[in-house]
Amino acid sequence: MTAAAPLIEFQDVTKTFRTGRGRPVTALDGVTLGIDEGDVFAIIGYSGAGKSTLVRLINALEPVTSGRVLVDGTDLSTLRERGLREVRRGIGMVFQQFNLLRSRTVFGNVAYPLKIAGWGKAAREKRVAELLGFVGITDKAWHYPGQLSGGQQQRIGIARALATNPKILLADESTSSLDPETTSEVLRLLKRVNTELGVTIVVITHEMDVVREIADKVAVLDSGRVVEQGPVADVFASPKEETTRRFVETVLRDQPRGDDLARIRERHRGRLVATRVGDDRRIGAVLSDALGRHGVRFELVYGGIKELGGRAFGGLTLELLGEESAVDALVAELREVTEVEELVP
Ligand SMILES: Nc1ncnc2c1ncn2[C@@H]1O[C@H](COP(=O)(O)OP(=O)(O)OP(=O)(O)O)[C@@H](O)[C@H]1O
Repeated sequence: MTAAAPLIEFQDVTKTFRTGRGRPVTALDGVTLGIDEGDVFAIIGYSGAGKSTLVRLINALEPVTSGRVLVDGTDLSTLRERGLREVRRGIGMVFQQFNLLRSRTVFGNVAYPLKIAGWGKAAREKRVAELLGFVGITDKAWHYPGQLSGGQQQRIGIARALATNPKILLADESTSSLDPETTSEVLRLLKRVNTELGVTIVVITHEMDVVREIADKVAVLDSGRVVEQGPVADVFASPKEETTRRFVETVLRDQPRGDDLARIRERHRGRLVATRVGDDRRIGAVLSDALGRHGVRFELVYGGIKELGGRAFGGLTLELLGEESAVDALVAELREVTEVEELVP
């Protein structure tokens, strides 16, 4: 039996922009990736990495320069305008700035795509009521966007994007203008869109916390190239590329650096070791067993453990106090079960 083809597939895609007299800009460079039906797939990268370009290729707003983009098995470059419109109808978009019509009510905003698609009045009213119920803002149906909070406006944006039952939802920096608490609320809603409605979601973000909270799989874009991709838990457990490491570190914040490290040094004069806590948590067993045996005491000075996809990730920095040789022996034992970095002053 062969595995089902991905719902969205990039095959060695390059996108180059030619602007006036300047040199051409390569926004995407040999991108190959597959997004399966039912995935919450995050594309992460710094500003200018090519994330928005990738989105514009999926919903066929731009043609590729070379390579192929397939949506539901169809090579988009083979389609004419009519076929492209058809593909776009199956894709909902959620935007950073919500893009709501200020002069229409919540109801009017959500009903708008249905009107364009030719739905009758009664069918529209039924569908809008359903959608507002799903996103939890039924009581705001006759308000205008300007009267609502950012989180509420984004719920409307999501309801509107779902109106015509798309198979795919593209969320481009959909939480970047929201505070952390509202971000979590909107992410939980997107997760429900995925699990309860079965919609495949592509999340574009520069925030690793967003990836951690919602995504199953992630691709890391750097200067138009995919430098890493896979299940989120795998990428967190062993990031291979420097860009990925920097992203992962923003979430875990598990090792003291810079000023933090200097302050810790002032208070803790013993040897400091930063250890990585893996899913097996073997480090705990070694510590409780070996500390007594080697006559070494320890203090926890920094770190934390986070849960991701049912697995534990994090790091603990310990101050080890005891005879030099005993501390050496303990560090050697720790190195057998996990990564250990000695933080030398
Ligand atoms: N229409 C265009 N014409 C010329 N250059 C473009 C165009 N669109 C994007 N680019 C360039 O392509 C590169 C990738 O841009 P893109 O907007 O896809 O990145 P991004 O990761 O979405 O960044 P941001 O998060 O800042 O939006 C950048 O160098 C950008 O200047």
